[in-house]
Amino acid sequence: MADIQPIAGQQIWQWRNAAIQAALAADVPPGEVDWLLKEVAGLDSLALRLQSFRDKSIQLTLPLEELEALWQRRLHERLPVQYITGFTHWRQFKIIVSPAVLIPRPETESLIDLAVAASVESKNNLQLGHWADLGTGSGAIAISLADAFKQATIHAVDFSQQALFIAAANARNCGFAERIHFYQGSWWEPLQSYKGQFSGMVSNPPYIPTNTVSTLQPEVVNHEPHLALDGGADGLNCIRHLIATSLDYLRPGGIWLIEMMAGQAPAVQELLVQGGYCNIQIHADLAGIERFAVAYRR
Ligand SMILES: C[S@@+](CC[C@H](N)C(=O)[O-])C[C@H]1O[C@@H](n2cnc3c(N)ncnc32)[C@H](O)[C@@H]1O
Repeated sequence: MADIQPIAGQQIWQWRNAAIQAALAADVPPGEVDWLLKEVAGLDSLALRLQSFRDKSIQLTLPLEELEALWQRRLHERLPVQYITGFTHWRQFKIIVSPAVLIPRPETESLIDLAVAASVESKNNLQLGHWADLGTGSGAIAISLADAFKQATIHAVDFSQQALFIAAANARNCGFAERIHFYQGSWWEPLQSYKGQFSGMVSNPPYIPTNTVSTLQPEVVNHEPHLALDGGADGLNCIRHLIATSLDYLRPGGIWLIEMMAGQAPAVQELLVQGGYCNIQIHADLAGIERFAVAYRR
């Protein structure tokens, strides 16, 4: 950034107008232009709304030509804007993302509130001890668990080593490097020495049926890792595995909590009943769609 010269706000204003027109023509949300300018030009919502930056000199984090090239990729390759800036905002954290990790979604934020509510409800001191984030991706869930459960140790697992590099960087940036341990491997497999000790497990596993993956928006199917999306023929492979294996790892009364796809709740509930879990609850997202399942080890 040191050798990038500040440029006239008027130039940014012209770029912004053209980018908004191009977004409208390409059916990309025009608000993403301002999202991008907040990140690369340090402008806030008010300055963008009042266009007060036009008379100022603006320091960009990258040359304007590079910004334009990235915006063209957004329009024509449908590259998600979060992969352009390299960040997303999730709960109160600024999270690094790259195409090695799923961009954490706003609806997934509810998992943390549900984990906190379940731990309070159980009255078993579940805020303490060991918590697992299985399929951590960017590490967003692990970081938020570390923040919510200040005396717990968080164990975050992913099959993707590239995802774990990003998750570890996020843990460092957010100040939780000491409290989160990262492991490469499949689901519980790297955590065998902690059997029976987990106060809780949180996971947002891949749950899209294989045949549906190719029908998702190009931003998702062409850029986000398929390892993060594909849940097998009916979308439930990973959830079935987590139901079958987690009782060995949870302590008595321990919490099992996942996100799932719309329409999967009845099947997940039935699998949990058959699996021997108790106090099974299905929770809706903010749009009223059943997207989360909570259960407990007896
Ligand atoms: C839907 S993404 C969720 C990422 C992140 N937790 C979030 O909510 O944004 C699912 C994650 O599970 C990981 N994953 C897929 N198969 C796995 C396995 N067998 N063991 C561990 N992680 C796996 C993927 O790499 C991906 O990071």
